Amino acid sequence: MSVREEFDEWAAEGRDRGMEERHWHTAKHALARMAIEEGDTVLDMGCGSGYAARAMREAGGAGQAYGLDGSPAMVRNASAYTDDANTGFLVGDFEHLPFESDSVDHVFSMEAFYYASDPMAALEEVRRILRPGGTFYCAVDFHADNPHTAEWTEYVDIEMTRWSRKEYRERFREAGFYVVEQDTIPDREVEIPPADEFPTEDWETREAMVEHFREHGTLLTVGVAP
Ligand SMILES: C[S@@+](CC[C@H](N)C(=O)[O-])C[C@H]1O[C@@H](n2cnc3c(N)ncnc32)[C@H](O)[C@@H]1O
Repeated sequence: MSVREEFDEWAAEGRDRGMEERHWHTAKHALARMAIEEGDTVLDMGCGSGYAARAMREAGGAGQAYGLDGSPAMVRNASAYTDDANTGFLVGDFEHLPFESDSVDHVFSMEAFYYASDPMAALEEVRRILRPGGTFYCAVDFHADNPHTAEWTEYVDIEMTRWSRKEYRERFREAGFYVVEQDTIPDREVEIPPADEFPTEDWETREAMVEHFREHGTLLTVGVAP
């Protein structure tokens, strides 16, 4: 299945808002760390409902925010959730970002990067469009150091890249970034039931659920363009 087919279905079922609710638990902490300055141009890569682009404009003070997604239905939904003239959503592909070189101050991406069919090409594209000193805040829950994500590939019919923390750092450097931060942001908001309610539909044991959300949470890798 293509990214477009898979995520058009998700958008039609309203799952864009569900992802926003869940991902906001950790995405808001990553977004709060970004040094966005008034008037900056920012991009949310794989924007889904577009919450991060809206937040970078409203709370971050960006002058122009874009959200890019390969699913036209996601882009339609995201556009409908704002009437801000300086927040725009467009259909596009991570490997061919429709932006001039050296034209964007900061790029953010949450739970999307690993769907790139060619992740190195996607990283090089981000590097190309960033101005010198621009940053790429790449947040993922799905990575090789979190064993609880190994089976996710069974639920999504798209090729997914499962790099380790170390591989994220190495690949960022190969694409020309300086890696200035790598951190784990725990999800402290998801409700974890008491031990006697396990197994649940999604979790065999309480320990596994705690480890996944409270310990692994979201892996954030931050690259700076030279
Ligand atoms: C799991 S969703 C996350 C959405 C949003 N960032 C969030 O945190 O809720 C991944 C999004 O990335 C988009 N996407 C995945 N691969 C893509 C690609 N190669 N090019 C453009 N968009 C892509 C999908 O269409 C989907 O909307």
